[in-house]
Amino acid sequence: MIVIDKISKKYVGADNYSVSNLSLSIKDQEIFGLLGPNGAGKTTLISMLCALVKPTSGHFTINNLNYKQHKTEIKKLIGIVPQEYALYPTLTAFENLKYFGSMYGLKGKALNQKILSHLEILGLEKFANKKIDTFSGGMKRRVNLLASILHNPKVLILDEPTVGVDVQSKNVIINFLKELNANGTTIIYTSHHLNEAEQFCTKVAIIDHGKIIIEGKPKDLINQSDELHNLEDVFISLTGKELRDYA
Ligand SMILES: Nc1ncnc2c1ncn2[C@@H]1O[C@H](COP(=O)(O)OP(=O)(O)OP(=O)(O)O)[C@@H](O)[C@H]1O
Repeated sequence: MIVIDKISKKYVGADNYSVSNLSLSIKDQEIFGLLGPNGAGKTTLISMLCALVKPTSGHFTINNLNYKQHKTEIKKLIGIVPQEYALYPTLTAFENLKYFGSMYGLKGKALNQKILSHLEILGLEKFANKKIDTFSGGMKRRVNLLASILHNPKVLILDEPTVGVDVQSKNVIINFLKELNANGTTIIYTSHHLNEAEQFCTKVAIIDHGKIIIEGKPKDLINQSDELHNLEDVFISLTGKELRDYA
């Protein structure tokens, strides 16, 4: 279980808080969607959970481990799929995954076997020995995902894992995540695809201006009013229609 208690983040030099006094609990084996307009604070929140960004105040625990005292244990528990590809373009898919596996202390035949079987599940077995810089966006997203799950994390945190991919790649990614979840992995992911989140997530939180404005099961949020027909209606009713451009 993940328990976030009044966490805030104000970046150095920023005028405003990117995440403000936010509390949230995520149960084991949930598929939890963090939704919100551009600049709402989704990436900042998950970056704090991944220890990539230091909270200004507040704290959180993952499986009862406090993030301040148990950084190393928490790092072993979680897998991180960043929005930007974390892959080496001049190495092959197999070489990249060998490298990421070795960072978690995995090696030898067991690692090779695991990489090959996962590449097969994600439809990439034919491309194992091709360099990443020859891959399409959807193929890179799938390898990026594999790089973060070789150590069997209990909690997988993904920042927009299906952004910029075609429908076919998206289906393969979502089905793979569902399979991981069915085998015990808690999934936390950010997305702008509200249709996808409505189908995929067991629970969602809509974030705006660094705060949670609503959370619950997608169906329960939609059933609050006869005027709401889907998660996009819920989202627009709470966050409005104005553009959220920032620079
Ligand atoms: N490194 C940083 N330094 C200063 N401000 C930042 C930094 N990273 C993010 N911000 C600001 O924090 C706010 C929240 O940004 P964040 O990236 O967390 O939002 P988001 O919900 O993930 O947005 P998007 O959907 O566009 O990815 C924005 O106002 C952004 O400009």
